[in-house]
Amino acid sequence: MNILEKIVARKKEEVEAAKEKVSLKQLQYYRHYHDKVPSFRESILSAGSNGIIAEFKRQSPSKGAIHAGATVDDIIPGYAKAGVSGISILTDTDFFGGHNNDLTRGRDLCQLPIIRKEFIIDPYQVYEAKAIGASAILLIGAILNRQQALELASLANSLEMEVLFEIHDEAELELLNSYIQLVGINNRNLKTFEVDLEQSIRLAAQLPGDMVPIAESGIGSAEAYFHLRSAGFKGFLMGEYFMKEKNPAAACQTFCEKIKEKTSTL
Ligand SMILES: O=P(O)(O)OC[C@@H](O)[C@@H](O)c1c[nH]c2ccccc12
Repeated sequence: MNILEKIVARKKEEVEAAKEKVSLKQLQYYRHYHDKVPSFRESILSAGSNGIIAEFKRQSPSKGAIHAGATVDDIIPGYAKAGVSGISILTDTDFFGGHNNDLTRGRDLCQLPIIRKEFIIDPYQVYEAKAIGASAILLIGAILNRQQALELASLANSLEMEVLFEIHDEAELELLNSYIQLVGINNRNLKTFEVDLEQSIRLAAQLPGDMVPIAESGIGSAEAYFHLRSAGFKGFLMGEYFMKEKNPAAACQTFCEKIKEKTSTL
């Protein structure tokens, strides 16, 4: 089994256990279930937006510990103050050290749209995303078929959440549907962990025009950011580059300032 297959196998068990613990009906009584949440599409496309989606991630299968013990309280308000366009919060516990509570807390700490970074394979998890306060869900092409992609994305839209659909190769373009607002092109191959910006740029050129292209992973310099931006990407999902620092919010602030400075001289 590769890592992705391992994560999905574990996720199936987790979802079954969660359904036993909290019913779908109970989820609808969660505080955030009826929240009106801010839109990623609007935030990213608004004038002057830098398109940066800053991620909260304590660890990952490829890197191990990135920032063990990090708290949302210490980091999310600083990300927001730095002027990013949105936030991504990992909720997977076993492989990424995240929790649903991290997202709920994040929702209370800022006004920005927040994406639930999770391995979604079951409609239950979409309802859960709504209950914990997500603006958008991540759907990963590599673990879904066309039918699942359609069912999960349309459910998200019906709950007034947007969908960030992650693809990695040309074959996965076939999975896109009209319930998808944002397409994430993962620069990192989730099976081998290799990062390749040029492959993402080639793939972005083939996206339907109404979907907002987001570059994901391995972005670690202003040069990489501007290279992707000039290739047409509107959003930039960045995790490790900030999280690996002792003070991720300060790193984010420095990066945003650098981008702003260089943007004004473009
Ligand atoms: O930390 P990075 O290299 O900046 O990457 C962030 C984000 O793209 C990455 O965490 C990610 C992309 N797709 C995922 C799917 C599941 C979990 C995590 C991810």
